[in-house]
Amino acid sequence: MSGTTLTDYAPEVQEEVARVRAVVSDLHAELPRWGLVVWTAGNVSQRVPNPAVPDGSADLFVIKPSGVSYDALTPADMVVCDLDGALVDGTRAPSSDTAAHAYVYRHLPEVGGVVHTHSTYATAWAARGEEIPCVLTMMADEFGGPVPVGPFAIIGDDSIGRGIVETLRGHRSPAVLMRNHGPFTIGKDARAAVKAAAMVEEVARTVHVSRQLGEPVPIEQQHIDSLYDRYQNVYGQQPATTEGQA
Ligand SMILES: O=C(CO)[C@@H](O)[C@H](O)COP(=O)(O)O
Repeated sequence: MSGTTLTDYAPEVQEEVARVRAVVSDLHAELPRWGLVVWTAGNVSQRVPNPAVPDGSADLFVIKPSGVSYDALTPADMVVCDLDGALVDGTRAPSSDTAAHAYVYRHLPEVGGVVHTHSTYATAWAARGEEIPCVLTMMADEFGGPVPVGPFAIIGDDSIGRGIVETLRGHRSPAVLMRNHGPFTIGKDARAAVKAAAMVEEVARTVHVSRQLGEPVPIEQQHIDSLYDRYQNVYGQQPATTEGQA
């Protein structure tokens, strides 16, 4: 416990925590829906900004409790932590990856959501410690290049978070394959990070299948750059018409 409780935060932060609890709870249902997890082996979190401290150091985040079936998760089960990973609100033990999520939020202020899964194909690449080469337009779109590999890291302390940050800082990819472990993804919010988790599994599977047929053909850097630019800035519904956007 951090020593502070949610009632120490401004009413607007408490209201946002209530909203984000529902968002994070609902997004956990997307992990089995997209075939990204077995049993309880994955977690989603989202940052809750604290406008009273503009440098972000007093932000909170909402994450799932450890080892609870996705079917049973409710907004009330979600756990609220500060950016040191200390419990601020919740009745259950937080996810075992809480320290990793906290480290990412502490060191990458632009990140609003973090996801971890053990999805099969992405984890198979992580087990080999091999980056996924950029051989699909879909990869150029979402990842802007190859999906990188992060270092081997022990579970439960800052090590995973350090590996994620040192690999993804300044990188276009919102996904890192932590060696011998699995994918961690980041995004502007939890929904974007869940999308990246689904996309990294899809491209890991497709490039693996392609490898069974021969050597996949790389995409030239200039084409990667222009595909990435189009997908990030033009694809889909632009801000004035975002309703229904996936
Ligand atoms: O990688 C690990 C632990 O090996 C975790 O990602 C678990 O697979 C999910 O843990 P909880 O979020 O349920 O604690």
